[in-house]
Amino acid sequence: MIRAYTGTAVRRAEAPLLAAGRGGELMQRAAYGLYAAAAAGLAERRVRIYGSSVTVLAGSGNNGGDALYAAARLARRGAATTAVLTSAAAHPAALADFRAQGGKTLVLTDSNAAATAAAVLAADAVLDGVLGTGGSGGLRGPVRVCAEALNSARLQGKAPLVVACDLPSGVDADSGRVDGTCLSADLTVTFGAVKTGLLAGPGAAAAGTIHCIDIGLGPYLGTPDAYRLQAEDLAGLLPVPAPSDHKYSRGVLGIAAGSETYPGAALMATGAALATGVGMLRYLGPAAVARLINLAHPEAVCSPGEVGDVHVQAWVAGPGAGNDGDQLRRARDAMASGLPAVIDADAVGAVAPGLHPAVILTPHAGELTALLRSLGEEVERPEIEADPIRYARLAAARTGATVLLKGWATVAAAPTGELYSQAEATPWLATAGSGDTLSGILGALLATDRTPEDERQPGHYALLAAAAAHLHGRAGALEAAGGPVQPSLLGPRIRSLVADAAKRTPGKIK
Ligand SMILES: NC(=O)C1=CN([C@@H]2O[C@H](COP(=O)(O)OP(=O)(O)OC[C@H]3O[C@@H](n4cnc5c(N)ncnc54)[C@H](OP(=O)(O)O)[C@@H]3O)[C@@H](O)[C@H]2O)[C@@H](O)CC1
Ligand SMILES: [K+]
Repeated sequence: MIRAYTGTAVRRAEAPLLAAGRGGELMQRAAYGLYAAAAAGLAERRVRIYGSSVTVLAGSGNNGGDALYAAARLARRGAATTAVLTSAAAHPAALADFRAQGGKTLVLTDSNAAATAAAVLAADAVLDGVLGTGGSGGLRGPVRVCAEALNSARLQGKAPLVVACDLPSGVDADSGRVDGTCLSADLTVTFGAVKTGLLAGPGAAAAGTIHCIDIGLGPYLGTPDAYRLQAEDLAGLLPVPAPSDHKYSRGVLGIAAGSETYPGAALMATGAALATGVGMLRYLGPAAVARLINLAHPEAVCSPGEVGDVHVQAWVAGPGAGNDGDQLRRARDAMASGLPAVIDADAVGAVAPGLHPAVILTPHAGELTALLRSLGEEVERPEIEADPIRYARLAAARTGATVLLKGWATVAAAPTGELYSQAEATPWLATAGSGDTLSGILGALLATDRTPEDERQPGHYALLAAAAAHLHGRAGALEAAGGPVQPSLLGPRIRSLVADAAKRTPGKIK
């Protein structure tokens, strides 16, 4: 599990150590971590440090200090290093060390920005030490010219290795917002703790691979602001039957999805739920859709009944409902049933405040915009995409439900504020039907959840939603294998990931 903290919290944690005069020691640990990660990144590109060229973009603060010290270490191993100083001031001791190792410096100005950007593009590696947790807003002035040149070279696959020091400069460490321009990285080497801003929104997209360097802040950090599940966290969260289980004790999932207009959504939600594993699946919906489901998934029990007529442990409602009045009514009944329920797609429009955390809304940014506007919030879709954490938390707090906001990084927020962000998915999964399969996976996790009430951690349903997003993202990435993916074909991938997690679940059958 990755535990993330806001930049503000990390600065607070550093304060007692700085007061004790240990700032220099923290900076050396940070710089060493940055140096080692940059060296490994160069090795991965088959570039030897000796004879390589490394440029440091160094701002006026400690972030620039970290990067200059790291570059000095690379210079000691034979790299030709240049520091582009983005401000008239630079960390004095780090700059002196850098120069002592033979590093060259130039001060970036409006008049030399274009020529400097061209020179930066020719380096083997760039260490981004412009702004860290002390930055506010996007990159300004001539450094913005360099960042834009590097960003567009990256899109063409022609950029040097860019290693962000603590966070990509221009990213807000608390939220992942980018107001203006940031410098996208291949690798972000972050210090003390992963920053929340690296896990969601534009910050997550800019960060690349994240390495966290322990600089000894652990005892001072307190409660994390956000979490990200790792593969090993899935053991224990996924449904694994015990020898004494039968179909009812494992958990029955009810699915009220699909319509005569959109039957495929019902098929995909049902298939994904069965692949994740349930004791029984009951389908409610139009007879024509039920027939298709029974052909594709004969194990599903189909009926045209109502939510109150069937005994289940959880519901999935909404995928492919379109404007089918019967399905939308079933979605409202599922929300009011008191049972855990995944409420997706068109049914999200029927949401009103007063829900409970076991109701999990699964909007994308467009659906969340409509929901929040229906609750009186003046918000536009780009604002949600710029700051998904803020709006997922807001929607959860306003509705009382858990909110799984789908996107490049999918964010799960509990009404009490606990937050998870998962980024396993491949952009190839941004295709029709993806959300339907995610709903089915999550429905299966809700129906089979046997966590005793007193063992549930705060934000329990956000945790389950994050587990579903993780499983869905990994299954999709495996199936895509770097190319297009059909969500209806994810079943075998989901089944094998669940089996892997089951093998690692202590005390369960293998
Ligand atoms: N504290 C510690 O013990 C440790 C800290 N560590 C490291 O320190 C980093 C935090 O360092 P920091 O506090 O010096 O701030 P930092 O981010 O380098 O620069 C801020 C300066 O930039 C400026 N500026 C602001 N916004 C701007 C913009 N949009 N565009 C352009 N300029 C802008 C602003 O200057 P001003 O413009 O106000 O003169 C401000 O002073 C942290 O991320 C980590 O890397 C590690 O070494 C571990 C030990
Ligand atoms: K930086």
